[in-house]
Amino acid sequence: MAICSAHTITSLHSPCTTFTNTGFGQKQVIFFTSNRKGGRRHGGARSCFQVSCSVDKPVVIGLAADSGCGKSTFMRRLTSVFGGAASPPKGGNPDSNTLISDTTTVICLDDYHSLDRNGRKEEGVTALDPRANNFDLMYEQVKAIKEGKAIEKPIYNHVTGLLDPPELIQPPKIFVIEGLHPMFDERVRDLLDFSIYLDISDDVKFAWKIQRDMAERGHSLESIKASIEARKPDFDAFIDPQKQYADAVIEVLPTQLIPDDNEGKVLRVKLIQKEGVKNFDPVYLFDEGSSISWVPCGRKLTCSYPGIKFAYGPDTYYGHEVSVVEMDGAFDRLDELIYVESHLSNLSTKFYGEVTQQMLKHADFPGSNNGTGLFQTIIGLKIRDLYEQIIAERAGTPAEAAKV
Ligand SMILES: Nc1ncnc2c1ncn2[C@@H]1O[C@H](COP(=O)(O)OP(=O)(O)OP(=O)(O)O)[C@@H](O)[C@H]1O
Ligand SMILES: O=C(CO)[C@H](O)[C@H](O)COP(=O)(O)O
Repeated sequence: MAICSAHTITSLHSPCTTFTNTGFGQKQVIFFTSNRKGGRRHGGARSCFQVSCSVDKPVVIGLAADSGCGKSTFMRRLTSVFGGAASPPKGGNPDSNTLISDTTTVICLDDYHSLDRNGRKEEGVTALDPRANNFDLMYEQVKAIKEGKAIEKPIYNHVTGLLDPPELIQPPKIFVIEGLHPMFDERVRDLLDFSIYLDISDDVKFAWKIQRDMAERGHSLESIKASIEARKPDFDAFIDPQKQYADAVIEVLPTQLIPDDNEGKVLRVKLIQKEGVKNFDPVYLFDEGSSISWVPCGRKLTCSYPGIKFAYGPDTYYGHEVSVVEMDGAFDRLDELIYVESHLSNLSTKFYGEVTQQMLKHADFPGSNNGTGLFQTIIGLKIRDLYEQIIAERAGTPAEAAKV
């Protein structure tokens, strides 16, 4: 959103010139004519309008997770909350990892790999190892974007395994950095207005990876197992510890509703929300601060075996106070989610039923029938709310005025 003011000036240009300084966060100055012919005459000069707009600097969001843990799916849900679809930069590298929509630009931090696929092989390091990534450049570029400046960001090409020539990224309203290390480097971490970690337990990660890499990429079961094992030490050392810094964690675990379940089809998902984060009011179930266990199955919610169980309550997470909403099980009928939604508060929806509407809109996305989709959608709404609050605060106006 831009805050603009207009006043009449006289110009010796004939007709009044029109130009836009597109630098985000700077004064944007537009001259335009006061009538079709180019302004009224004032003794040889023309009367034109000058419009000055101070354009907001981007809000920066970090999303961390291992490969194949649902980052892209989450990003599609987030972009959808703002309306409009996201697509790669127009006319650019077809293998770009960037997704741009009207409001958001999502970049993938794989683009800051300093070693390409061969380089990593030669050095004997994985992509998760900080030595394979350029954190100085990542910091400089995220900082530049946050200051409203465009950047020439490198591209890591996942098809060729090479580093391609850079692409131009303009500062958007919301800039999302997603990937392995958004919270690893303290300098980058400090630039984030909000951070999320997708914490997928090993069993579930394995099931998802098998499903995708065997079905879509033709990998064998053995090679998938070997790749997960090879990444595990670096994952534990460099990726997993970032969850302690996240403002929200979506933790995905095997169900507790089926004793000794090893199919991994039914999931228990926790939304861990840090207390005291600026512009973020955690979602709660029934009664804020209480500890609650709720089985919503019955007349208003259809549940087949093994049913659905919700829980809510305060907890501590890496020494921080958090509140946790948990869902175990899967929805049979997504339209009935409205019943659950009506018992959740602080959802930051703009109208009754918005969570259910978003979930129905993307019923074909992975996780739409369980807590992964539900909590990703809720975090998407919370990010919209956070953005509106930050923009309103900067403009010194009530949050209502900054609604997107
Ligand atoms: N909530 C979910 N429920 C079930 N399966 C899921 C869920 N999220 C993701 N998956 C599975 O994991 C795969 C990877 O998801 P996605 O592409 O969103 O992850 P990613 O983190 O962006 O992966 P990468 O970093 O490798 O590109 C999907 O194809 C799907 O099979
Ligand atoms: O962990 C990853 C993040 O997506 C990738 O494995 C890493 O970026 C290397 O990519 P590739 O396997 O295509 O060389």
